[in-house]
Amino acid sequence: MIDGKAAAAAITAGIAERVAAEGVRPGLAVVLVGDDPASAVYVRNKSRTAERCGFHSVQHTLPADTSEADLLALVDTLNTDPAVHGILVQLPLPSHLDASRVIAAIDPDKDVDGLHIVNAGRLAVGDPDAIVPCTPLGAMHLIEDVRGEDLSGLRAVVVGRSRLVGLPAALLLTKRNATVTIAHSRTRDLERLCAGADILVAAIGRPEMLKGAAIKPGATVIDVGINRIDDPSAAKGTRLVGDVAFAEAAHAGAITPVPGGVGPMTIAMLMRNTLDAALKAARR
Ligand SMILES: Nc1nc(=O)c2c([nH]1)NC[C@@H]1CN(c3ccc(C(=O)N[C@@H](CCC(=O)O)C(=O)O)cc3)C=[N+]21
Repeated sequence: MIDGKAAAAAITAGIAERVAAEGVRPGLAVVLVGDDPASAVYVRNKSRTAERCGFHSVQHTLPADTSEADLLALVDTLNTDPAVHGILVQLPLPSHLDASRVIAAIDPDKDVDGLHIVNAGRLAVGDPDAIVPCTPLGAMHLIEDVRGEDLSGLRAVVVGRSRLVGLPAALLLTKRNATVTIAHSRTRDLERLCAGADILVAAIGRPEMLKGAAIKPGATVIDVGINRIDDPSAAKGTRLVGDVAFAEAAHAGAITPVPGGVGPMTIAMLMRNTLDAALKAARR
């Protein structure tokens, strides 16, 4: 079992120490549009961790019917605010707002989500100034803990091709010398492909889709999925599961649980990206 919660706590403790030692005050602004309860929980989590790290933390909660012009104006204010080094606009946005236009408006050097086209391009060409999306970055940390830095000779399969997770995860694995296959909903014989993977990254968003037969004995399994399903036996009537059928994965070499795996690492990497952005701004 890969303990993402413990790994994340160690990273944020290190960040808090650096903030105290180096006399920087990283600033993180989180923007939430609307009142989706799941988003509100994540956003609160992010703000709380930022405060624990000693960051300047601001949260902007806007009504669901906010106009794009008003949202762009807020982004612009945050772009020019010297106390803010990282801007995160929580996705998904209400359907009347164009997420790509909003993300494009963020200063690439404050885009701590790594979603701006400039950061995607920097990552693709190996520019060290790239801000890398937090979830794949956290996944790579967990993989490194198990397999070490160099993944030469290992086969990796990434299931999912999103800009936020699948694509950047595949690039990061390639950089570490893994032999990478990107699979998705149109892939034929997905189970057999996955069963050949030494490293399996599941970023699909379908509860427990990958069964035991999709897991090679000894494989490192990184489950990025966070799916809420009905469970009458649970106190809340629901519980969280990943994209992997965890109970069928006892033959994996190492696996991340859900919750307590990739999720907390995502938040820890958001703190890391914000600290890095603040240190870079100070140098500039
Ligand atoms: N611009 C943007 N960037 C994001 O990074 C982003 C986003 N929008 N929209 C929503 C998703 C989701 N996301 C999560 C982060 C941490 C946990 C997390 O810490 N989960 C806990 C459990 C939390 C619970 O119990 O609900 C865990 O896995 O242990 C979950 C989900 C970031 N996202």
